[in-house]
Amino acid sequence: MAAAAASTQLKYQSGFGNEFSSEALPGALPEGQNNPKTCPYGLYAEQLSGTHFTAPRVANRRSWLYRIRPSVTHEPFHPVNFPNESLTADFTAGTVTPNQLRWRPFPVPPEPVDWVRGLFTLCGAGRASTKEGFAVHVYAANQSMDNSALANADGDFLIVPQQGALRLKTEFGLLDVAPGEIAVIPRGVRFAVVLHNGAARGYVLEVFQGHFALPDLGPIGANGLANPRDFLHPVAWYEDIEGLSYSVLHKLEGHLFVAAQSFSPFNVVAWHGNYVPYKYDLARFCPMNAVAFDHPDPSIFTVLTVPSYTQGAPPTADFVIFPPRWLVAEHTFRPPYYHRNCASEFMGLIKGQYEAKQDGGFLPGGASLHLCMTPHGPDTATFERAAGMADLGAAEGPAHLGHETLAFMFETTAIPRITPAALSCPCVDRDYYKCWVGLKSHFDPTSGPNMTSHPKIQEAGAAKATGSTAAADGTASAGNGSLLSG
Ligand SMILES: O=C(O)Cc1cc(O)ccc1O
Ligand SMILES: [Fe+2]
Repeated sequence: MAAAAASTQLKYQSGFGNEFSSEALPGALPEGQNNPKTCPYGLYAEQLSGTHFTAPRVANRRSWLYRIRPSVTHEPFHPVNFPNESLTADFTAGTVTPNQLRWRPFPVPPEPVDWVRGLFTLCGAGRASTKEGFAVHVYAANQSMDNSALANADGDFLIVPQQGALRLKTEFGLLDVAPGEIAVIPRGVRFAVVLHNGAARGYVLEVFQGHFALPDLGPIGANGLANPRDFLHPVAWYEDIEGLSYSVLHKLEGHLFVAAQSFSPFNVVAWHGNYVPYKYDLARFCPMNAVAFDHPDPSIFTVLTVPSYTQGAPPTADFVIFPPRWLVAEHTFRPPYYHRNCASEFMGLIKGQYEAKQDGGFLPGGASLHLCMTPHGPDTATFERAAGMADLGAAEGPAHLGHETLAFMFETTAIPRITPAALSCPCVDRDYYKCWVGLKSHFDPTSGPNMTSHPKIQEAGAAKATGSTAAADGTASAGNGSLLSG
């Protein structure tokens, strides 16, 4: 009998990287050993490993699944005739450009398409064959994956829904993931995407190496940003369905294969381990930010990171969000600064308006991409407003970046190459560069230094002009420009 898939609130187990365990039938987990001669309830034992066997203990990932029939029972795999220009896991060829790129929202096609067939690769680096690099996809689907499941042998998926709630049926159990939440499906885990309320659209970061981890917090201390207990893992859930034709899809080096089998692959009655899919509600993220002045680097908002193999080397990828929060920095240009970064930045918008773009061109379901050293930053309207250049009500007091905004970034060390399909896609916004063309010179050599900067510096400048060096606290100090020179 199938254990009922509750349509109401699902149960979860909380934590990050722990050893979890769950059984849908009492006593289904073997006691004290992984593979007894016979398992409780006549189940088959199967290991799923997510790291090489000898990976250091801190990084080692594997789970044990106790299932009605093992995964190996299926007809041979055959290549799926997939529109192969839309899905790739090899970026050794691919286009780079120093131009800023932006895509308007990717439409959900009118014809029936499920989550797998709705995947569309925009860019990536490295290749799955050598387990190096990553891919960035978007998905747009209007059909549930009925009687089919996917295992991705190429890497871990981080799924960022933008529109439409998803139920992820996995071998480990069920996850309900709505826009504003994310899910991670580790390499090899079989899953099916069921649409909860109509068409679905979102973003996917696929990493060919390593696994998502929580960033170290350094001087922040033991708490803050994404807290481990807010990551939710499924409880065991199974369906004992035989006699149907089930399609098991397998993605290997970006190619899709399919095998038929006569039973549901969601037949795991119990499991234990630390290699498990999970979800996280981005509203649980506890942001840290400037409480005096200046704009911190966006790494302050890292939710998850994929550390590199080499200690001290930059991460393969970071998942960063720009959550609702109070902006309180004084005498500060509050939006993102203008910049050219060593890293490359793919951005998406889940809802609302992004703080650096007011031109209406960066919309929920769309995307932008700025490769290594490509200049970018706030558009003209954002600059004029935040710098007080236009009479648009620049706020100097606390201002709330409303609850109706949620943008994110996949920040990567390796330089992403863009797929031909993404570059020729009708969603490409060929006018993106125009959002900065209006930035005019405000240079006035007669206006004097430090027009709007740190008040202590202004005071020091004024004191210098009048021949005194009184500091802000009223004490006199020797020398000149001491606050400037530090
Ligand atoms: O480009 C962007 O909008 C992302 C970003 C945000 C920020 O607050 C600082 C730097 C940065 O790259
Ligand atoms: Fe940026």
